[in-house]
Amino acid sequence: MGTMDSFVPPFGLGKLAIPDNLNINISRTTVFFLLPTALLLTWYITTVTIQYYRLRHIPGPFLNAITPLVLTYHSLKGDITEYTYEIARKYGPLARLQPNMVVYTDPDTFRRICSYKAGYTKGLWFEFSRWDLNSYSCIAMRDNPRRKDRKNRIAPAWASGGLAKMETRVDKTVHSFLDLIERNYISSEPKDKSTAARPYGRPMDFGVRSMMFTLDVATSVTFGKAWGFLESDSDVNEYLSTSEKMLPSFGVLGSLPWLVYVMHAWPINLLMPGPGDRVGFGCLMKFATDQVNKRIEAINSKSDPEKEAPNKKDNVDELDIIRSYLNNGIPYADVVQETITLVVAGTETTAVAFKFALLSLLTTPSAYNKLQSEIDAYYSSHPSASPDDIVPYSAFKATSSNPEDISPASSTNSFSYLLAILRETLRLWPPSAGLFSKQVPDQGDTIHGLYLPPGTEIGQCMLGMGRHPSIFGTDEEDVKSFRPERWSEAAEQDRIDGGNRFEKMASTVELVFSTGKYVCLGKHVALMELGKFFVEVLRRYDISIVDKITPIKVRDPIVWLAKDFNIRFTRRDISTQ
Ligand code: HEM
Repeated sequence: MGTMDSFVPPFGLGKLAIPDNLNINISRTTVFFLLPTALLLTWYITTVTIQYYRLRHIPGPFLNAITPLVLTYHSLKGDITEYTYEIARKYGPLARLQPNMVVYTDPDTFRRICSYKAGYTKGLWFEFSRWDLNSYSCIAMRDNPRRKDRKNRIAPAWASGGLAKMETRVDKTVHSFLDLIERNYISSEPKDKSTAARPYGRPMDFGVRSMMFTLDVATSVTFGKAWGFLESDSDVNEYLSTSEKMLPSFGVLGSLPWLVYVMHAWPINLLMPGPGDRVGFGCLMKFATDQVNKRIEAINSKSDPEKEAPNKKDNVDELDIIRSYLNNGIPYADVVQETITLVVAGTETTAVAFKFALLSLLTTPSAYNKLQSEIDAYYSSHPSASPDDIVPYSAFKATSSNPEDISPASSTNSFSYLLAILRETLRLWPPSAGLFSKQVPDQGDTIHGLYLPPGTEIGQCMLGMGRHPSIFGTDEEDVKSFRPERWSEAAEQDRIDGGNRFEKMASTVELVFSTGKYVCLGKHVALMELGKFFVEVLRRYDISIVDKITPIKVRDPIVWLAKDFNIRFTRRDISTQ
């Protein structure tokens, strides 16, 4: 039994008298720690209880309703997309994923949330796409009127004129990839043994090379000049290796978005990437800043090519996205953010589609052969095409009158099977599988009969949308398989009974690029890259998997990262095409 003296508590609370007769055997130090801990615990329990009660009517696991850490755990474990899908399937159509987050899988809810009319704003989830808390890119803007204004300012660069310039850059990157195969990765008899790849027949890790491809496209589309990953066949500025290390932390931020403010606060912000870094993401920041500065200097100087030759349309290096953004009144610091966002938004996403499309083809020989026949038939019917030509986007692009419609099959499209493969890939492995949460507006909302109070975060489960048996197939097993034929079957069925299955399937898959006020600006660039790549690579080469037992290693902290996807290329005879 001991007595305690009075002691001075922290925070200037004055002298706290502890009565001599209080029969507690604790030290002063313990009290110092116990008091704040008890206060913190009380605050935490109250908050959790309030949050729990706010959405207690939404079905979901109890643990998810009281802590956001379940999602953090699955992000670190690397199975976050599958986990979210399981929750949505088990507890849906609207399930509780976190204390203040619900998730849904139906396309109609998706469309409504993304419409201007519904009044939803972007959720906290998007905070992690801010590299600098003092400036904004459109994707990170959460205030509706401001982001509408910004989108109107950035959209012109992506209209048809801009897209045509981007196509020349995509073509150049496809050529760089073909050169890379010939230089380093060809397994057939070398054309010229003196310059043949060394070591001869080396496999290519397509997990890494697909990222290099999309990075070269994104940097050349954004800055007018590729960083040259494919040309050097190396990890320029160690961008890939540092991004790979950073991605798991993005996963954690996706589940605990408020951590972004902690990360940007001193002294933790000193650990964040910055333009002074010699490697990684900081290099992209520096490059983006330099490129924007260069355009501003050009605008201010007499040698501004646009002032001297305003009609010189083919000057693709100068009349570019950055110029357009500056001309449209976007502030300097925000233009820098927009360009960084373009590189980030356009690379990992498109690379996911590349990897899973190729994996699906290599593990489905019937689809692989059918696609190659379609490509050969196209070139046989275009005898004037030279072996160096790259298929134009117009050969496989949307033919519908709706400009938002990415690629409906039509009887005149020579590449309907290619489109079926791309759709099937995006359906099964949506590259935008993250939650991309939005916030319920001030008046609240009711979804599937369940009331959502204002401020509730609502996340999308793209995996669930792409695997809806009622939209895509007969049963759960069928919708899980990669079966490009389902698209021609649906079109045929519609022709017989006048239904609209095909349209419903196509418009659901299209949602991987979002819709309404959030629609992806780069979707045509992404489709261009994918279509051109598969046509031109499979036209010239046969591809095989090296490791037949484990063809690919996938981890999913927030987006599917795949590596050790080793493939071999052997040359095809295209002289007879
Ligand atoms: C298969 C590849 C791609 C997919 C699945 C995809 C998906 C998406 C999605 C879902 C969004 C909307 C996010 C939201 O606000 O809810 C988005 C936005 C955006 N994407 Fe893509 N994207 C792809 C490729 C690209 C490419 C290649 C570029 C550019 C080169 C790009 C640039 C952008 C930009 C700038 C935005 C922001 C638009 C805005 O803020 O309103 N994306 N993308």
